[in-house]
Amino acid sequence: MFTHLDENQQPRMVDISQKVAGDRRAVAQCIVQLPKAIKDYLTGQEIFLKKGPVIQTAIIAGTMAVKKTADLIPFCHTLPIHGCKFDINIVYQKRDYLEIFLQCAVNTNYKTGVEMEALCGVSVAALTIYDMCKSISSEIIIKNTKLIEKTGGKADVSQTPLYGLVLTGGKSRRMGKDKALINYQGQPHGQYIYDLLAKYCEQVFLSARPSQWQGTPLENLPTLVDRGESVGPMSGILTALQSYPGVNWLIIACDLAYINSTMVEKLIAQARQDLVATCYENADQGFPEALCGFYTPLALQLFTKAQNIGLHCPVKILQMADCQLIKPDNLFDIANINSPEDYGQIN
Ligand SMILES: Nc1nc2c(ncn2[C@@H]2O[C@H](COP(=O)(O)OP(=O)(O)OP(=O)(O)O)[C@@H](O)[C@H]2O)c(=O)[nH]1
Ligand SMILES: [Mg+2]
Repeated sequence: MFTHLDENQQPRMVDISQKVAGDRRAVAQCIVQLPKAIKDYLTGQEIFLKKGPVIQTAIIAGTMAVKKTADLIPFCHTLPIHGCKFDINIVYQKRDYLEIFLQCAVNTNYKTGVEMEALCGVSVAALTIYDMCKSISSEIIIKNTKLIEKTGGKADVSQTPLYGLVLTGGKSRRMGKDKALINYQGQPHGQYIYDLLAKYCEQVFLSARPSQWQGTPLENLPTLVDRGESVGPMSGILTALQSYPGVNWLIIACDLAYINSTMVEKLIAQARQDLVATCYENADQGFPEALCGFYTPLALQLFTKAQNIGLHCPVKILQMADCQLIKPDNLFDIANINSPEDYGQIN
């Protein structure tokens, strides 16, 4: 559902009460073009007019505007402004006109981003320059207002491509038959998870050993074959991170019998781009379910380092890292079915 509309299709402020706070930063830019006549008042990077110093005044006005954004833009949340910095650069272009490049960087630690604050700040700073200079000439153009950087939070998550990985490369020794071929939800479970992830991901791969799925119902699905000698799920994860280092990964083991769209959506909604991973928590023991998680590009360095020191257990690796844990709605949602006994219990 489009979160800016309520159930009656009326606009609303998005409810962010359940979102996790984090460091967020946004930088907006805008250019004010001024006629040659203003050059007479220019000393270094300041324009001195009878009304006062133009650039300093613009910075003060822009900073105040950043703090007032929620009062001006109807569906903006009120949020704490933890930092606000203007960078202003005046350039005399082609001996014909002046261009003032304004940048406004805003920081917060909150549940939602500060791009509107940065855009509002830079816009009001530009309008202030206009107001200060208009008595000299009204040939002033405000142009190129745009967001040039945004980091932290979920928006970043949606800006980075999301790929899916179904871990199927195990030997299923305890089960005695391939777990990815077991039918829990009306089809081989590897196919079920593949289809599930394909709803949310730009690309999905099975993670497997060489030729593993040839001659089986999974043989036509895109596959990433483990690089090097297989050392369990770590091999599949590292192969994926190395093959596509710039993307986020949803990584799900093929023996999660109950994985469903609600769980995947919750993982995506709460995922944090500034952390290595966001995983479900194993409720009994409080450890990260590393094989049911959202991994960011930060994971590549961590997993490479771990591999280099002979650490191959994804759970242990994530326990040492900055990883967000989220609780499953039901305990058995994250159960992994490893043996005929496990299988017997669920039926
Ligand atoms: N790509 C890849 N995935 C693996 C490898 N080993 C295990 N996995 C996957 O990782 C997940 C968890 O595996 P486990 O349940 O610990 O082990 P398993 O090999 O499947 O089963 P057992 O042989 O009974 O231990 C499953 O989805 C496996 O398919 C591997 O060497 N490569
Ligand atoms: Mg398992």
